[in-house]
Amino acid sequence: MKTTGGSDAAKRNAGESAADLVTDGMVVGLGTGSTAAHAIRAVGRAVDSGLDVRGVATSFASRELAREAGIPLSDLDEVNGIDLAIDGADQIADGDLVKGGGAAHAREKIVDVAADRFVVVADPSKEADRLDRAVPVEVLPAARETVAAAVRSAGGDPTLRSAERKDGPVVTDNGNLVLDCEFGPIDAPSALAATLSETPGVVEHGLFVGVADEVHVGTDDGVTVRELP
Ligand SMILES: O=C[C@H](O)[C@H](O)[C@H](O)COP(=O)(O)O
Repeated sequence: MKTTGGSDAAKRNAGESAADLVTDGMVVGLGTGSTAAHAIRAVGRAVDSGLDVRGVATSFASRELAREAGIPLSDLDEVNGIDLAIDGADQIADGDLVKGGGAAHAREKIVDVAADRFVVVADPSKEADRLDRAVPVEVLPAARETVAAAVRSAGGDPTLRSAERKDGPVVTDNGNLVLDCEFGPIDAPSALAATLSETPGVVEHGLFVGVADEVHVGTDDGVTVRELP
């Protein structure tokens, strides 16, 4: 699994702290990325020890990992709601997030928003005063140019994400493309999120505004838990 940012120990402390919130009978949203992976492995170990849960994966990668970890899985349309979702982030400011570094943000947003409680797991490198990371925007392939033009009109600079290990672009789990859109510091995340959501051809963007309930930031020595208003 691709890793970014801080140390693996910090990510593990965050992931394991969030996994401790999982209790018997829960349906758990399983996020994507190197930090959420630690939570998935910890839930898997708890399942091994007798915990009775079902997982809903947010990507092909998280489903594979959860299978390996022995977590029973269901699709989102087979469960009656999600009790808790645990997911990583590429950047966090004032509780708002940029996600989608692994191009999984469309399914992540469905699961994270559906959850009664959404816990973000991160290392300190993800924290910022203001969001300023490029915003990943998943687009229908046919809408790549029209969405890029709309992003430019909104003051952004879109770049088609290309794959590292094959010629050509990244194709998401949903068969779409990703435009990484630089907007510089984002002063009004809600307004930008609304603009992107309203653009025809946008499947989903990586701004998660006002969605998270709690942030677990791991360090090499421990974890800080912050509840969000
Ligand atoms: O598409 C990927 C996701 O939004 C990840 O949750 C995000 O990129 C954070 O991943 P990591 O924990 O590896 O930094």
